[in-house]
Amino acid sequence: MSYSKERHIAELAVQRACILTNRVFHSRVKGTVTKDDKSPVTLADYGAQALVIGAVNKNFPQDNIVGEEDAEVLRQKADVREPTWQYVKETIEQSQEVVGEIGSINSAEEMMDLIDLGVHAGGPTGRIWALDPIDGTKGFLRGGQYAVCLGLIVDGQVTVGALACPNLPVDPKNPDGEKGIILSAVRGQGATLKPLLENICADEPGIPIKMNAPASFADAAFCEGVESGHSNQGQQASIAKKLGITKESVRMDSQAKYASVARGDGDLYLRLPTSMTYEEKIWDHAAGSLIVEEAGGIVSDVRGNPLNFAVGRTLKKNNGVIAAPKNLHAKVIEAVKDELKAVL
Ligand SMILES: Nc1ncnc2c1ncn2[C@@H]1O[C@H](COP(=O)(O)O)[C@@H](O)[C@H]1OP(=O)(O)O
Ligand SMILES: [Mg+2]
Repeated sequence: MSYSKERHIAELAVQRACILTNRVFHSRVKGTVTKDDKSPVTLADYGAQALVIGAVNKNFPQDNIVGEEDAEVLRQKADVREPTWQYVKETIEQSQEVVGEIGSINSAEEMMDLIDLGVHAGGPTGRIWALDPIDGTKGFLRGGQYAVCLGLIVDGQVTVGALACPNLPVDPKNPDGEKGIILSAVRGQGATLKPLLENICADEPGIPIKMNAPASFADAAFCEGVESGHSNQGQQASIAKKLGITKESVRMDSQAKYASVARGDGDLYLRLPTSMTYEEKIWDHAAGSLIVEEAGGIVSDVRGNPLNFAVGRTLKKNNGVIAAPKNLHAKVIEAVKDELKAVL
């Protein structure tokens, strides 16, 4: 199968969601709510989830969806539901040219029902879309990096991925220039990149991307998270030292790290667990990991095992994530195993 329709719809869906996230960012009303796990969620998370699931459900109504958010808060609180619905409505009005392909949403009730289609349990068989409507909500709120991430898992294997990163520069050599890129990939067909335009333009072909292949660690740079609670930065620094990496690491929130490594802004992405009991979520890695693999890299857990997307909503068979160029991956795993020997 070519999966060209899936890729096209995924690209359109994440692009439209970014119109909404951008509107919310530039408005006073972001409606930040703190979830039970203490992480923030905003109107933009809910609105983006509704828009993306609307697009997936219109085109592939038989498919299952694993989405990060649910509509419980919206059903209980009119002061969260109503502004979210306003943003969704305005975004659809602003993107009429794609309504024929990715659909409309006609009421707040329908919006909440779409959000709640993301409840699937995941698993080893069938077609399952994994959606993070805003990965890196903290980055989004601080005007830093965030991503709208959508992956299609087919019989346990990530097969299609689309990643919209509204705050990554189009030209990495000009970090203050135009911002916003969209990356996508189909397994076996490579990864591409194109600018994330204000007016949705999915017919524009993407440019194929390839990861850097630094000859040695002396030329390599790490990409890692901003939040010290999400990965063990002390151990990551110690691994850098062991490997002889001297370049300063680039820190950013969200799957923008996968995007950066895939297009060669950085070389390695290290996400060492802060706790061996934390289970990474499939929506935090599906799209990004495929894009790095299709750009020529290897993505694994800290033991060097492939990420297992077939066991539910989380990656419960894995700990941490390592993304590296093919020629360096084994050496990184060696250093990681040595650093983590007390817990592995
Ligand atoms: N203890 C943790 N270890 C790893 N990732 C975490 C942890 N707690 C939250 N996350 C997730 O990390 C992702 C952001 O990662 P990054 O630091 O790379 O930007 C978010 O999806 C966040 O989930 P959540 O959405 O529940 O906050
Ligand atoms: Mg996330």
